[in-house]
Amino acid sequence: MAEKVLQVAHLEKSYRKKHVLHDINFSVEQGEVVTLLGPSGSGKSTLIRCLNGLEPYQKGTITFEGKKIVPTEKNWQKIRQKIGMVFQSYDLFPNLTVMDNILLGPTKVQKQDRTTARSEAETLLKSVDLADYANVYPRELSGGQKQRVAIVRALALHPDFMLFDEVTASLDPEMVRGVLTIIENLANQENMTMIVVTHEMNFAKQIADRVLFLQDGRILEQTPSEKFFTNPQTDRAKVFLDSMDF
Ligand SMILES: Nc1ncnc2c1ncn2[C@@H]1O[C@H](COP(=O)(O)OP(=O)(O)OP(=O)(O)O)[C@@H](O)[C@H]1O
Repeated sequence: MAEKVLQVAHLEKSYRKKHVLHDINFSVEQGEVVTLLGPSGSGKSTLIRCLNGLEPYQKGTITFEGKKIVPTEKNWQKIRQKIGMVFQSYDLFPNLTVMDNILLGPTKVQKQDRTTARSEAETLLKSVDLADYANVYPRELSGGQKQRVAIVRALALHPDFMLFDEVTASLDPEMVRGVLTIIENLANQENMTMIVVTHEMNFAKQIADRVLFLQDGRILEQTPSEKFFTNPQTDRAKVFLDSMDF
């Protein structure tokens, strides 16, 4: 059986009195691509943020590579470096060049050798068609280019696992394909383990091994991708898919 990289058991999350995630249970295997789908407000971003320690949770456990992760504990920062995350907003530092944005984490946080890190960053930039952009500032980039830099910045930390939260949601339509292709290549060529939140249904269908369908903070379905898109098990998922343009 494939190794389980991430295991989530009985996770409960509230924002003050608002209970947002209810008894979330799932695991992700090495090399698996899981897409998290569900209507707006169903809790997708909250779940992703809990996995990356950006949100505290009240009950349950998250185990990553065999270690329980508790954001308040000291070992968390080290574990977290193994989990790369890219958001809808690119969050690049405006006063740093593309290269310095990428090198900040590897050199300052991980103490990687600067020359090696730079050479790796150049290779990564080339792989996303941005070889000539190392010395420009984020304001000189299009949205799609910024998002590709954000992906490179996450990869430069050598993650074992990637979380993508609606990374194309704020891009112009012609920029979307380039970013999705990079994620597809990561999955197919690098065999990266990942969880992807997306509203791009064709992309989800193409990339996902498995779909987790969330509704009102509960996982209604955990279904292999081909089955989910052709024969969803719940009426709610059928309605959701019918409302999507794909
Ligand atoms: N910081 C917060 N404080 C209070 N409530 C929040 C907060 N963030 C999210 N929520 C609530 O939690 C629920 C889940 O929100 P979340 O953003 O996780 O959903 P989502 O599925 O990612 O939605 P979308 O697809 O629109 O991004 C919603 O009811 C939302 O209003």
